[in-house]
Amino acid sequence: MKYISTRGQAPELSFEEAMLTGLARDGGLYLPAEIPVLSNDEIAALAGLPYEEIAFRVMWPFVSGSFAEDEFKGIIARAYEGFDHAARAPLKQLNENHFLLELFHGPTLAFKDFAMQLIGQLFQVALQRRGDRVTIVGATSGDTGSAAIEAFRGLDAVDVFILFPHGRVSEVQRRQMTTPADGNVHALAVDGDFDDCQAAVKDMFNDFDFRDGVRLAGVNSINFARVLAQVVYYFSSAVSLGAPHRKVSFTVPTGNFGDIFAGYIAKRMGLPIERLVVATNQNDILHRCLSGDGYYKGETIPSVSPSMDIQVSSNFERALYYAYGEEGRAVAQLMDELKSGGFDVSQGAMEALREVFDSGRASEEETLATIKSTLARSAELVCPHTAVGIKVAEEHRSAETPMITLATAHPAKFPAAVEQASGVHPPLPPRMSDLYERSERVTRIANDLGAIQEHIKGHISA
Ligand SMILES: Cc1ncc(COP(=O)(O)O)c(C=O)c1O
Ligand SMILES: N[C@@H](CCOP(=O)(O)O)C(=O)O
Repeated sequence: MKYISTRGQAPELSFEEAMLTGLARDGGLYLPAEIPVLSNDEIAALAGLPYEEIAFRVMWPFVSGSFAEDEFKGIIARAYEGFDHAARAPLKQLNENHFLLELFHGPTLAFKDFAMQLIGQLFQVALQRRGDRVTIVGATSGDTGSAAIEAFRGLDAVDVFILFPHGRVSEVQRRQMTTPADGNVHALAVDGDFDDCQAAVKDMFNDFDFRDGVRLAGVNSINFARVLAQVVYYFSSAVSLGAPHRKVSFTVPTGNFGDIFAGYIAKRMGLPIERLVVATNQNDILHRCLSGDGYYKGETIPSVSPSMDIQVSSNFERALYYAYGEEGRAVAQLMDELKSGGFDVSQGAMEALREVFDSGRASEEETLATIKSTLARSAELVCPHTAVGIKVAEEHRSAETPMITLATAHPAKFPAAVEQASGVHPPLPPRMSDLYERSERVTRIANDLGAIQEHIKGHISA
């Protein structure tokens, strides 16, 4: 399997090369040159299998030239052995045809662990084989950073620098990033918002002297391996509700468009997904765009679902690539226009997007009210991001097709918002109960590319 850039001007790479490369050298995002398709029989055969076996069968066609079969099975086994739930991604029924897919039973209590635990293992095997080392720089609105630090801490071949927006992540998220004592992980609190952090990461990839000098690698959803790992739970949940003999729909709380794009890949692989519903908070660029208003940046407003406080959704570029008929030049042109504020989506591309995606938005009041009503009606305490999803899903679900909403984080990561909405304080799992006593290590830094690059150069181990 070869990997190509959304902007059409970068070298084609193998899975392993694309994974270690991060952003393509033309500024685009890597995608498989062809999306493998599973037959109905192959999908039906997934029902009842352990999560790890489903993961192997779904991901193998994407990675097969880069890893041996047994090696990849071992990687998957190690990635998910630390999860707190035997099913890894259990499904709970909320009401007659609305289900919650719980994705927060990993080490850092958010869906990011599914991909990050896997790519931690993949990087380790690939770097050891090559005798190489890398510097990972990541941007986070809270969950990617904590999952990355957990997955890579203590590894000799990797230094990790995580940029997060100062004052705009929850205290639990911040402490998950600032309390690990391992010398190879570094939390940087940037005076800016998530979009500033993400822009800085992409600028570092586009600065080839810096990129090559520090051997830069990325673990944001820039990295296709992140998206791939997230495709698996669309399959595991859909087959448990009767796919491929029965269609399902998904609602996905969305910020950087990585998780829902994984659903798009699952659909292209043959999973009978009827609708993919984008659920945004008040930072609603994706909902505005899918409603026909063009893709125009607004100001990022802090919300009770801070992980989704994003205005430039990195992976939307991948969806646009397909909507524009796999035409890299068209995508490059749109991304140029984005630099000066935004762009209108062509009629043909809008039709292609609307064939697959619906969208909705939840205000702050609606998010808090949904936390409260979900507890009252279904006895489930949900995080604010999940609440955004539930609210939008209820507006889009039909009587005929089961709706699965992705529960993307544990409520205990956002105790203030959850308590404000429900009056209930969600406790951390016992293994994290001393999180508030651990000492923190963090560098506050200006939103200045040069200053961030200097800091990184001064702190890498080799
Ligand atoms: C808890 C939570 N929910 C939802 C999202 C949105 O996911 P994505 O950025 O893949 O759209 C994020 C951040 O990515 C998150 O951390
Ligand atoms: N919500 C994310 C933002 C980064 O998204 P990614 O999927 O591209 O890593 C976070 O929690 O950091």
